[in-house]
Amino acid sequence: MRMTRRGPSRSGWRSSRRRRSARSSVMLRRPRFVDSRPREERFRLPLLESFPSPPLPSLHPSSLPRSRTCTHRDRGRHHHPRRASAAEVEAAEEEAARLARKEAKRLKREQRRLAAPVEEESTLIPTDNVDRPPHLPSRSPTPVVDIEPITQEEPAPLLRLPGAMRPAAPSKKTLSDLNVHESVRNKRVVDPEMKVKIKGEELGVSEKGKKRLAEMGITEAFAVQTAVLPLLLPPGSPTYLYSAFAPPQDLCVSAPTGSGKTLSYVVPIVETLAPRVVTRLRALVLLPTRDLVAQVRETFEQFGKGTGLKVGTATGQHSFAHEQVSLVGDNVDESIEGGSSQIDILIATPGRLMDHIRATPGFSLQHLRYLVVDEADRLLTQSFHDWLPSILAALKPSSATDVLVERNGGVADALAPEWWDAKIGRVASDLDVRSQPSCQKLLFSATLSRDPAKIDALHLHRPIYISVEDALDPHAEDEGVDSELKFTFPAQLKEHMIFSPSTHKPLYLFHLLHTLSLSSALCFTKSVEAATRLAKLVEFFEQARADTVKDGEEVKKVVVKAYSSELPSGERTRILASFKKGDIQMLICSDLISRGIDLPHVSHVISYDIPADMRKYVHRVGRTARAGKAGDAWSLVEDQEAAPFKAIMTSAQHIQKIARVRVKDSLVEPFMPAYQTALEKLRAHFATGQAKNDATA
Ligand SMILES: Nc1ncnc2c1ncn2[C@@H]1O[C@H](COP(=O)(O)OP(=O)(O)OP(=O)(O)O)[C@@H](O)[C@H]1O
Repeated sequence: MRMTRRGPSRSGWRSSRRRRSARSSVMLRRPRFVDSRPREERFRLPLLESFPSPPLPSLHPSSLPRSRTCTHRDRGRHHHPRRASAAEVEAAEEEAARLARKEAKRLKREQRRLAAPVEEESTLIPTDNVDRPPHLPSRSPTPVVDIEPITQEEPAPLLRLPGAMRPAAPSKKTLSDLNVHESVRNKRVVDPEMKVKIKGEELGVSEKGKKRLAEMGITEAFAVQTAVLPLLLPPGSPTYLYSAFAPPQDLCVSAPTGSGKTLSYVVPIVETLAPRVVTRLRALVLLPTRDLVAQVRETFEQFGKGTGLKVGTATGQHSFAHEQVSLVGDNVDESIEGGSSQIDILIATPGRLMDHIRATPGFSLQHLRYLVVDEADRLLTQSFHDWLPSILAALKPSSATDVLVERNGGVADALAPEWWDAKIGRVASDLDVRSQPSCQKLLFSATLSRDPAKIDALHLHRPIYISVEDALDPHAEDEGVDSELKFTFPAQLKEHMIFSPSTHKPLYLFHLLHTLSLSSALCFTKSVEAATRLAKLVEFFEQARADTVKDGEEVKKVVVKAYSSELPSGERTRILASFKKGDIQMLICSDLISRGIDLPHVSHVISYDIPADMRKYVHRVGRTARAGKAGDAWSLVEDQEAAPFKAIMTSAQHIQKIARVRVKDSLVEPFMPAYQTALEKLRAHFATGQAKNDATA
């Protein structure tokens, strides 16, 4: 068969040929085939696209031999299908027929498969050959299956697997709880209104103890006492001085200011130690300030009257030698095992206690039955030469504390079982059971830390956390409340705030002094210096006011005094005594006495400068509304203090509890002339150095 090349047009073909002859002699030399078939047959192209799948090999020009396709130029210019040769057409027709046969066979096979009965169905659905209950309709013996093209068959639905789910975000409370000690999470909440009559048996107080409480005017136990006393004095069972093989659980107690925390540890300590025979140091109470040490000592002496228990203090108020003698006597007998002690109960500030641990021969903590940390949150934030690890080590000696042990005549005493196996005073045997410390740790505060790190540092033994708080308080368990702290306030406390331009602040103070008829108030400033200055201003103001009053009119001056750590201790005692007697109506002070000090008759607390944080606010306002009495707290908030004050109160969710009071200008205007005079006097006072003379006098 002879084949000729045909192009798309004669003229195009010719010109193309001319150009190609010049370029490629190789192609021209190839043998030429001449197709002898009629023209219409020669030009008939197979309808390749009409065959079913699978598709034939691609006829893209690039996949065909060059000599049988159009020229490059034609291919680039005209997108027409190429013409196949007769041999190609034949081969393609054969291939197409073969594929069509194959496809037909496949379809038949598929039809047969679909026509066959479904095996699973036959096993599950009873056929007519099986006994069927009469109520069931009979089934056709051979299921009729319509043959559908395979492409139309719906695929069986796949099992739905659970999709990936985003876990629910933990609540704010859960998150904040993560940062809270476990004992705090499982705290025992005590209703502040809870009261129990002392004369009952449920508190575990002895008859003698009840009598002493009655003499002190106490007939009912306050909420914190109802919770703590039965734990430390289990009713009906004796209390042991030492119980090394059944160590007592430690306590963390959080209760509002003035709620009676002191008696809740004083009563059990005195009750437990009273039957002791030998004097040993068995209770140590740590407090942050001398004033508090003196106050707690007073409570111990009042309740311990007649028990013979000896109470001592170590605060640095007396000389070190004097304190040493009061603790261990003046003739320390080194042969006494476990050190010697003149006292049963020691109340101390941590710094001074550390001095005695280091430098007082015969002074030892190995017999301690109680370690009380009062105002615990404040003490735990103070380092005081690492007082906490040193004291904990002195309770239970280890190799790390050998130095301390030796210096303090650290000979193990049979009364201090936890020391037995730490010392080499005897040969250990298989019968020796390692003992646990029987020293019980008791932590108290109005703002007790919930921080796990701080609590862990105390190495508490299965601590119980008691919180006196109003369970119905809508904010008690609010989400988002600071995780570390939760503040509870005395129920009878009323809080107010006055926003004021800085120039008017003293006027608002005078207004409160006179319109509220303050008789027993504490006024807090940001520093000792500010307290001294303000006290002087009020003094001058009162004088100027009295001077302007007409003859014959009786004028009662408000007596105000500054009370600060800079005053000599004798002077402070005198001022406090006058204040208690009512000779001084207002004490102006820094935050020195904002903690713990018990001045039961304080009716008003004024924050002249805003407190630095919420803890300070809690302790300031807690100087009033004590022991169930009513009390008022006022905050004078200067313009520039407004934002930080609101931020502190809002973050503790307390702002809504403080009533905002607006004072009309007309109410303070009458104080203006006396205020002007007082300011001038104050300037002169500081200019002439009179202030210095006052300070040194
Ligand atoms: N059961 C009671 N009945 C009557 N008065 C009590 C009772 N318990 C304690 N008080 C009195 O309540 C006052 C406050 O007690 P206390 O100083 O122990 O409070 P506090 O909780 O330690 O306060 P703060 O946190 O401010 O130190 C004291 O004057 C105390 O005598």
